[in-house]
Amino acid sequence: MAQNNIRDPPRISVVVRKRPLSEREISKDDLDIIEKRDDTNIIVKERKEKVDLTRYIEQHLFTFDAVFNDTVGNEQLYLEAVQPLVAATFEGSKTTVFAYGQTGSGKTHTMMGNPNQGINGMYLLAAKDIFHLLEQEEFQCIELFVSFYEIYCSKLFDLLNKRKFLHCRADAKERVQIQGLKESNVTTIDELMKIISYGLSVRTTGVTGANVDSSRSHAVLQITFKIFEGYKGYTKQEKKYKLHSKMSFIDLAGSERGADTIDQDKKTRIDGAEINKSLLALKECIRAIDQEKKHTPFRGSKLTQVLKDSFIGNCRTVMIANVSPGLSCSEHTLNTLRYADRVKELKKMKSAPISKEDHLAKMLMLPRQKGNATKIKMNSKGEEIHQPSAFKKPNLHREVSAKMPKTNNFVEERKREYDEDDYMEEYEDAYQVVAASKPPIQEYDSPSDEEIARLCSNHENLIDLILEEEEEVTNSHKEQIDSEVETVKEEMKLLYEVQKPNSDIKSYVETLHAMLDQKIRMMMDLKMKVEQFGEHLVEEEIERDNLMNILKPREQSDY
Ligand SMILES: Nc1ncnc2c1ncn2[C@@H]1O[C@H](COP(=O)(O)OP(=O)(O)OP(=O)(O)O)[C@@H](O)[C@H]1O
Repeated sequence: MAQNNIRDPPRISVVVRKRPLSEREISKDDLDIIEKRDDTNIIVKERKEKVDLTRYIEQHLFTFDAVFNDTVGNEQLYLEAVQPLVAATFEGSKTTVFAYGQTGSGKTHTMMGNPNQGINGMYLLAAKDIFHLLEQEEFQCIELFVSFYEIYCSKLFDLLNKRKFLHCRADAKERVQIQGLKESNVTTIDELMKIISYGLSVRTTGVTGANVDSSRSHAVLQITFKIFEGYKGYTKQEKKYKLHSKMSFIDLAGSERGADTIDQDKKTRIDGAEINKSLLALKECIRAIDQEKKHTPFRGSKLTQVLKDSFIGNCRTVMIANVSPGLSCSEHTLNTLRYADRVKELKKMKSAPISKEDHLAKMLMLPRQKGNATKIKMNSKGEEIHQPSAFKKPNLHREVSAKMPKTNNFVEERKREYDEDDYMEEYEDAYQVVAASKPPIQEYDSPSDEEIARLCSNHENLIDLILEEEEEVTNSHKEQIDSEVETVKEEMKLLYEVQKPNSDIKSYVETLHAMLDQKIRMMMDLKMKVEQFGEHLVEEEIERDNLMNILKPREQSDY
């Protein structure tokens, strides 16, 4: 990856970094469940239990642009993933490095390093290269300006100016301006690193005392490259600059925070919903950019609004997904990888060539990682029992679901899919049926190239629709929850009023009736959307299976 990227870094790349088990985790006998398969593949071995208490392992395979094991240091990660972006910034690109992952997964270690242990992070490693390049003749006209701010609950706070609350507005050209953001001119590595350390200390300890847990906010460090063009006036000696490029480092809120939505505490719930919204918006924007769509939904969140100028035109982005290796973190690890995979697989879908084999590869990288999971039985000691490959879940499972009658009841269908109790038996029986009924490959009547192109295009359209529906369903769901909260308040008020002496009971009945009607309407609307979405998910699996059945024999006969 390193050599290719240095010459021509991809527009968007997603890499995964696994941290080692900590001493605390080792002392608690936490298990390392993450295995790097090769340079681009990583496996998560999730432990599960059936209702009859039989334990088994579900293996999830993910593919990324690069996978860095726990033995890889910051220097190597920097060389392969970030240094190409430094070079691109000097060439005029706007570049962005995201660190993503759950709390404790290594985002700070990656970005800031561990100065006490002499470990340099991406900030310092990039700064060294930047200042080294600035010494070169051709770049001497460039000056650097640094700003550092935090986005918490859709609000911006300046980390270099006592967490001052900042307003951001779009100018006439729809460019987002952050008013009053402090920008410091830096001329040495020392100056830059001192500013970063200061900003980080403000972020974690807070100056006002009203600070938040740092993992609930996104921290945006921007280094702006400006070309010095002279002085505006002789008397004031005010300098004139032209923007050359910008490099942004973004430490995203802990990925687990978006899942805090059912927390008891209202503030935590709102934070969680806000983080979810911004991470979803970020994913959608990256997807739109990667697919070169005409419209990029920057307005989806404050994070994407302020990053807009780093995402348009000549830009390069790398997302470093950090994962903790322990069994105790498996759920969050899977969520991090699924999110990163969505960013990545969407990119692949666009950039993949359109050969038949690539359509097959594309289909294997669909949004739902369910298709990439395999089950391994465990014995009573918790050791893996390896099954013959013919009985591994994914392909067969899809064979089974393709054979299942399609009902309108999505919940029932999902329940059936996930009913682990009778899964293996049903699955093995079904395998016999499927295996017996499947025509031998050589007798396969292969459809024409046009027909395959048509099926692939239908399948791609269906995926686009699913992605749109996913956003619509989650948005409607959120709206419905918000509205429910409001209705509950109104209902309580209504109840309180009716319990007063001489209250108007008729008006109570009418109001309650109207409220219930509205609730039912909203729920029905959401239910219909969810059902339709669910049907499309099932439809997509069937279409994908059909395509795989068509493409697989072709692929085999081609080689
Ligand atoms: N690649 C690594 N090699 C060695 N130690 C690591 C690595 N990554 C993280 N650690 C250690 O793991 C611990 C947690 O890492 P870190 O503080 O960077 O997590 P984080 O994702 O920034 O958490 P938070 O979101 O809570 O700030 C730290 O003690 C850190 O030194």
